[in-house]
Amino acid sequence: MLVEPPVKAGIAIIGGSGVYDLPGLSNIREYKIYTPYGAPSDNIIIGELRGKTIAFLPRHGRGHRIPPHRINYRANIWALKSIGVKWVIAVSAVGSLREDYRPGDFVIPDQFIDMTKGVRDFTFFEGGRVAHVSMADPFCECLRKKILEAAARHPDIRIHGKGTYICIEGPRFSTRAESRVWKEVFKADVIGMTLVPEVNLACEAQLCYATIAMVTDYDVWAEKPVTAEEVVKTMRENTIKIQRLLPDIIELLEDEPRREECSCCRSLETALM
Ligand SMILES: CSC[C@H]1O[C@H](OP(=O)(O)O)[C@H](O)[C@@H]1O
Ligand SMILES: Nc1ncnc2[nH]cnc12
Repeated sequence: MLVEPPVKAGIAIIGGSGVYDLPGLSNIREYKIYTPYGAPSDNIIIGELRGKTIAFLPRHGRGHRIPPHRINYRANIWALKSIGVKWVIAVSAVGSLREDYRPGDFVIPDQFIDMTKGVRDFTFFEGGRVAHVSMADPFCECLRKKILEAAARHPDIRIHGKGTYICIEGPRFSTRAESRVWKEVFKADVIGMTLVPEVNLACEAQLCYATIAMVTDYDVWAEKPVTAEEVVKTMRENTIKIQRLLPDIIELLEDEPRREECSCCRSLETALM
């Protein structure tokens, strides 16, 4: 017998480093969700914002307890899907691999490069049913546009509408030699440790997913190599900005993505063997 989930929310925010709650939420409830993959990073917070029901999940858990390679990405995405989420806005702290993407800027990536080491659980399709989802355009174009539209209301937020996010395994930062490869050979624009497999799994779950990458540092290609301390300092300022931007994005989102404009909800139609 299938048991209906206790709540429904159409939009989810996955908070990254520095983003452990969502101020402005009203009627807040907290749910522990059980998944076939184990426990999500934390309880899911549900509340109302700008007339919509929102789910909030901190990727590293409250208090930043879980490192990037130990996050249960499958449980997180499964939990959000199970409560009816259609839109996922993922927030991440990233390093910049180019001069003009400065600390404090936001980037809405349109591509990624996966340099994780293959130890993360990156698919829901482990056998029995086999799926090869297309990752040609890995982010939801409709959601990316809505984020940029909302950001236009905030002239003080410098935002770049494109970028390639290279995802490393972590938890260590890159060496200078690696950083040179990511920047000069791979031509990636920003670097982080959590996009993969979150984005893959969101695609398999047929969710509309986009990332707001908030630049905290110049990685290690510039003069002064990144430290966690530097990241945390810039992250505090970025967190204030993202908390102003998110409500405006939420306001622009419809209850469901339009089928004629967005194909994320049909990602499995051409993927299943
Ligand atoms: C504290 S810097 C490294 C850490 O921050 C980013 O996490 P998130 O994407 O969840 O904001 C980065 O990917 C690393 O996990
Ligand atoms: N330089 C960097 N490398 C990897 N992940 C990061 N997150 C924030 N800054 C980063």
